[in-house]
Amino acid sequence: MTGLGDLLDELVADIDALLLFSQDGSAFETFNEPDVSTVVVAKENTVDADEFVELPLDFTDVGGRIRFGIEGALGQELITEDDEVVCLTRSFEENDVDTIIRIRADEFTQTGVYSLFTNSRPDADVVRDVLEVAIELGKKGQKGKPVGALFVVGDAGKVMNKSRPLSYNPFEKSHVHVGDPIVNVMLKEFSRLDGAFVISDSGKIVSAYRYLEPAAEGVDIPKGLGARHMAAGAITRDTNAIAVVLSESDGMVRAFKAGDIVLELDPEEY
Ligand SMILES: Nc1ncnc2c1ncn2[C@@H]1O[C@H](COP(=O)(O)OP(=O)(O)OP(=O)(O)O)[C@@H](O)[C@H]1O
Ligand SMILES: [Mn+2]
Repeated sequence: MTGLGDLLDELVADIDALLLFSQDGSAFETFNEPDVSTVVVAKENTVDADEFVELPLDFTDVGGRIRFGIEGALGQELITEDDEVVCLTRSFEENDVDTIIRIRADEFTQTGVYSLFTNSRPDADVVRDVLEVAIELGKKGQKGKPVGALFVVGDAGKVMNKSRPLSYNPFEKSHVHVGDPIVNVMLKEFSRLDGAFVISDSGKIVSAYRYLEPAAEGVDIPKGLGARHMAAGAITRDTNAIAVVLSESDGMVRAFKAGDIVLELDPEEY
């Protein structure tokens, strides 16, 4: 067992910070060491940690979760780019902590996933609620068939000015918010038809069926993605909105900010 013991020793030698992806009190007690800064990355700060990054989603994919934690810790200046960081997290749902990963904080290019939630026009919980609707829609489809959808969130006045209606707006006189259970049913129902949903900073559904006409110069989206993704990228460059797209063709959920894809999730994994 010495080889294995040495490997574990090397993994944790001379680290600058520990990222603990758990809100379990006993895990915090066990791993919180006086001379290493311990950052808790979890949905809630139940352990009352001084250094805490809030996870807005479950991030079933370990890489995506770690990326979010590191970007969050960098964003809050809890760690610096040349820090050696150990992440304790889980790979299997049944466990709390079963995985140890060592990485330098600047070892991967930041995607901006943390700032999608924290430094965007819309409220963080609105962004999260929209992502959850898109994920759920992607999992179930519409009556078993794959469905696509485009949600433009935040800076709604400007988004409305850069778009036009494709049909009557079923949300014209309503005051409903994303996250209300009934609204999620409505959003799913209306996603069968063309165009985008426009949602305000605070989560009010402003419109369905909008055809977006943003300026598209300088928007560079991966080959293979079509008009819906192009419109999503472009509107987030042309306004301060963010966009969430569920692709009908590959089933992925992608979030755009300032013209770039900052998050890519597979609903099947949720
Ligand atoms: N500018 C736009 N504004 C709003 N909706 C749009 C716009 N362009 C396309 N869409 C919507 O996206 C749908 C799919 O278009 P298209 O196949 O070109 O996009 P895509 O990026 O390939 O998306 P998907 O992966 O879902 O197929 C259209 O039927 C339309 O409802
Ligand atoms: Mn397509």
